[in-house]
Amino acid sequence: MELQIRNLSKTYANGVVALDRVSLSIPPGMFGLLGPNGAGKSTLMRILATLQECDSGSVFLDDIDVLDEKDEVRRLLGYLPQDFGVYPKVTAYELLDHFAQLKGLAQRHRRREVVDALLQQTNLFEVRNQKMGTFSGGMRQRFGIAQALLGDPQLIIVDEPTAGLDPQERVRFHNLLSDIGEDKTVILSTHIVSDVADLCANMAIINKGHVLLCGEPVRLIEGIEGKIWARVVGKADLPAFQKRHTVISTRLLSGRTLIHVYADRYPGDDFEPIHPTLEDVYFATIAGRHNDMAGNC
Ligand SMILES: Nc1ncnc2c1ncn2[C@@H]1O[C@H](COP(=O)(O)OP(=O)(O)OP(=O)(O)O)[C@@H](O)[C@H]1O
Repeated sequence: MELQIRNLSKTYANGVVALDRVSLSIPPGMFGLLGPNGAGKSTLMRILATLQECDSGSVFLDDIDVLDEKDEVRRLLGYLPQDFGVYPKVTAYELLDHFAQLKGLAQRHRRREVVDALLQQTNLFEVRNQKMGTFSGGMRQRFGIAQALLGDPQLIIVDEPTAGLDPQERVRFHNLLSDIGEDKTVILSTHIVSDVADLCANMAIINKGHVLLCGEPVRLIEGIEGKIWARVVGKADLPAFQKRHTVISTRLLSGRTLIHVYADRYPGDDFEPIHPTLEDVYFATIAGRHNDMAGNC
């Protein structure tokens, strides 16, 4: 199913503008919504998940009016919130079985089939009789996906799912999401660029309530080819470089500082041209250097 978001705005009672006329087209497959903390991602995810009201704008899931036909959307939706809490004293099986009942799976036998299948799919079947309180962060997140998949949803929203996972669990989680993303619309909200680079066929970058850029990651990377330059600098020299150049990122490398700058042509100062990555796209965009494509979203 395809999601069409048009001119969505939300201002909180304290005056914070969380979303300012956000427009996005989200096709089937994995869609990455990338932005720093406070960008407005969770606000957008909660509105799409029918848990929060917006001030103005429209959202359609195919021809369903998401802002109006909430029950219809909830039947098609799976949601893993940012702060997914679990009951520590119950087992994974009991809790998923409980969620399945809430989803309306009344028939015991059928429910058992569904719950077992989801525990298998998320690689939790072996530990299904363990109490949730003993689960690692990665296991909890996989359980979060299992509950989000109850009822065979067509639209799946996952908010910051890999924060705090170790590298092995992240890979597992990525594999799980990419299997699901093959035939569903999956929105992955994150501030981790590599999550999007690894998984998403389409993406958008938002900051301060605005969509700054959207498109296919490979095309967006092509769009800044020839404009990213790198060199190592001494720590003490960094402020001078920041003054003379548009430094989009700094990273420690064996105790020295590697900087990337954005420049349409050779910026001097012995910089080397590099092939950009999605991180360069992200940092250049957040730095306000690269946001001329938001009109196509
Ligand atoms: N209930 C609220 N009342 C007032 N301001 C809020 C509320 N919820 C969020 N905000 C503010 O709205 C802005 C967007 O927050 P939101 O949580 O949507 O961003 P985010 O991109 O999901 O960031 P994070 O990754 O930190 O959750 C922030 O400035 C935040 O402080």
